[in-house]
Amino acid sequence: MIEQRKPIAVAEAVQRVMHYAYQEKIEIVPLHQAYGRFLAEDIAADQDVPAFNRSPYDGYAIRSIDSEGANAEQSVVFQVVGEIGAGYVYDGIVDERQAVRIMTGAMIPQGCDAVVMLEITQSFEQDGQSYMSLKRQVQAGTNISYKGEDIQKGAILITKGQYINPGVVALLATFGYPQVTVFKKPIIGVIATGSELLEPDEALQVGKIRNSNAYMVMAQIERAGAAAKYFGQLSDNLELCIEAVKDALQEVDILITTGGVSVGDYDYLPAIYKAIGAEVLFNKVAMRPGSVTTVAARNGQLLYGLSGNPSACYVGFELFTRPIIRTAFQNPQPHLRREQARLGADFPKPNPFTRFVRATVSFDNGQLTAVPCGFDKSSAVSSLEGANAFIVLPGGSRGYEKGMQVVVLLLEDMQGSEWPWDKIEKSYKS
Ligand SMILES: Nc1nc2c(c(=O)[nH]1)N[C@H]1C(S)=C(S)[C@@H](COP(=O)(O)OP(=O)(O)OC[C@H]3O[C@@H](n4cnc5c(N)ncnc54)[C@H](O)[C@@H]3O)O[C@H]1N2
Ligand code: MOO
Ligand SMILES: [Mg+2]
Repeated sequence: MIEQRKPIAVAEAVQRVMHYAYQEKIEIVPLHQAYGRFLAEDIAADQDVPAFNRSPYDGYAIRSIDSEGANAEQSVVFQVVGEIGAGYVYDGIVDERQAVRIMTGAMIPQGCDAVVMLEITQSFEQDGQSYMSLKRQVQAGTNISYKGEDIQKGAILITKGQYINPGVVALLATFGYPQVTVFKKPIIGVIATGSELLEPDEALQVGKIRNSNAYMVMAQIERAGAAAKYFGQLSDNLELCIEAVKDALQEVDILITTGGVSVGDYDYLPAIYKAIGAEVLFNKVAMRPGSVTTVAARNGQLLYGLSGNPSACYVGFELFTRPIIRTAFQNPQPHLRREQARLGADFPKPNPFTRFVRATVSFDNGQLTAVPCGFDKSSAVSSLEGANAFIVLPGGSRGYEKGMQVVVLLLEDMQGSEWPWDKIEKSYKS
């Protein structure tokens, strides 16, 4: 008898998967390898930045009081008693009508409370002594970068679970972290199934196709921040597949297979799950593409049975695997970022299931516009290259028209969202 599968709502399916959140682990990496990872500790400022009052300009450090009375007609002359570049400290005391030639970044000498820019001064030599004259009165505090003006000691700067972007790297360097504690990348195994599959280096044969899913999914795994481990492609042979899946599970945190999850004679994933004692969390989701997406669990380990159809496989990964990866980094916003956009083209095909249309979003006069990027079948491979978002079209009996407001989920974004699945309602109005 043909198995009848009961589709569940996308949000329900995501929830079921999220109960199996992968147990995070940490590791220490050198700072120059920290970019793109997720921080595993809070970082607090153990010092002020800057740590001392410093000059923001090249010029002269003076006591502002000595500039009193200086104006266009009358200049005040200072004796230049020293010179300091960034990294050096003037260790004398600056006295009345004395100035120290100072460079950007150098510490303000004791006694000085202002810096005058080189451009508003005139320098001259007399009797072997350097002088500077000034035709402007300056206030105390002029051109001083104060200790702690950027960051104050004790401030929590970056928190556990935060994505390490170049700015975070700068902070880590500033506060002396040559090694950074980050969350370990979960290892995600990938197996492609199907007797029709050829590897990319093989010549096409009649009736066969090249395996694009495995490589696409490995790239998606890396984009999500995890590490991919490829176990190759398997022909549709049940015994062989059972052994391969069992073996792979020993070496990975999570296992993804592509293909073989529907009801075809050679769709062996349901039988494989049964044979290895994995509990199926769901095997039909009310979505297109990717309705056959199946997720199973065995001893706390998740097995993703993604569809063989490339677009369905891609969508299944982004909705159900990506958030688990981000949870392994204790990232508080593990799901795809949700935004509102204007539909940039008609989408006339109705469907009872929620659609995830591969789309290009761009800014159009300050407003996000989402345009479907091509051939929309689940089997499509061409509509993935231009996709930086999914347009989420709730199921219904009518299509959608250009100009309507739609929900989009962003694929290339690092911010993510906490839970994008609430209130995605049917709306035929713009
Ligand atoms: N009678 C039914 N037939 C199908 C149903 C259904 O409900 N009843 N569902 C359809 C839907 S929806 C999808 S999606 C596919 C899912 O198929 P499977 O996940 O079982 O995948 P396969 O049968 O192995 O392959 C489907 C398709 O994808 C190609 N493929 C497979 N692996 C790769 C790969 N690594 N790289 C590129 N392309 C791949 C494969 O050649 C097939 O063309 O089932 C529908 N059928
Ligand atoms: O699982 Mo299918 O993608 O709905 O065409
Ligand atoms: Mg099939």
